[in-house]
Amino acid sequence: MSHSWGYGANNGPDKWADGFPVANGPRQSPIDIVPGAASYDAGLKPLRLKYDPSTSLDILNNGHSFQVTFADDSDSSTLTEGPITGIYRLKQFHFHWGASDDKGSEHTVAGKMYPAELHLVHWNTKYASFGEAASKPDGLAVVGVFLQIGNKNESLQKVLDKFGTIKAKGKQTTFAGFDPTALLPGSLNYWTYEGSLTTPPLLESVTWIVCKEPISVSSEQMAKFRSLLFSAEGEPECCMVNNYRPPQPLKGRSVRASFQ
Ligand SMILES: Cc1cc(=S)c(O)co1
Ligand SMILES: [Zn+2]
Repeated sequence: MSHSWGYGANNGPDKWADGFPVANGPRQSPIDIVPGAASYDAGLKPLRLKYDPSTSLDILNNGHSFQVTFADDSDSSTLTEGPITGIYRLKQFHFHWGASDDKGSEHTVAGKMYPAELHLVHWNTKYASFGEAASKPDGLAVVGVFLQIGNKNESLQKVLDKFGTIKAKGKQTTFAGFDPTALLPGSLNYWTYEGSLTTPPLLESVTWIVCKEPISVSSEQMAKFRSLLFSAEGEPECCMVNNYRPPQPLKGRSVRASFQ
């Protein structure tokens, strides 16, 4: 029986190609972003993110990360403009982080790793659902935001305050009235490239939009991320840390910048 994927020595990123051959595909994520090699594209529009707090539903420990899920049965919370055409609906956001403050992000910037990275996942409404969109080359758009150690992030704290109820894999609780706009940096300058999900099934359906400006997180708050568990209740406890995939080969792709 094939054991499920994870981030351990036996089921981590170096093993994912066994079950998911696309892991060695032409447009895999994350990547190392080299600012000097990115090409400024004056045709790139500013990101237009319109989020309705009433669409936030719940917060879940899915055994790989924790995610906040949104109602996506209407165009209440959407991403438009930027590098994409059409309307993409917010489905969920989640994070990737390290066991210590010196690592944890998935994308890197000229080799620099941040302690964590936020992913806001949106799907193209030209398709009927997230599931259908996820298998299309223009199906998803993920906004990535780096976290860097600094002042306590009060908006993030609202999410962290729920961790006591979702410590183990499979735990879920309501999480209403949260506005993800509060987790965005002041500047929405971004890099963009064509890539993939960074977890299995690693589908090559993501237009990546990585913000240049990080948001702050305190070291104490990062410690709180690491209090979550990969393991379910009743299983030997395994701390949820280092749930990040390292950068993948660019394979000829270009990275565009929305700023000079
Ligand atoms: C849909 C989805 C996207 C990303 S980036 C992830 O890590 C998990 O699931
Ligand atoms: Zn992710």
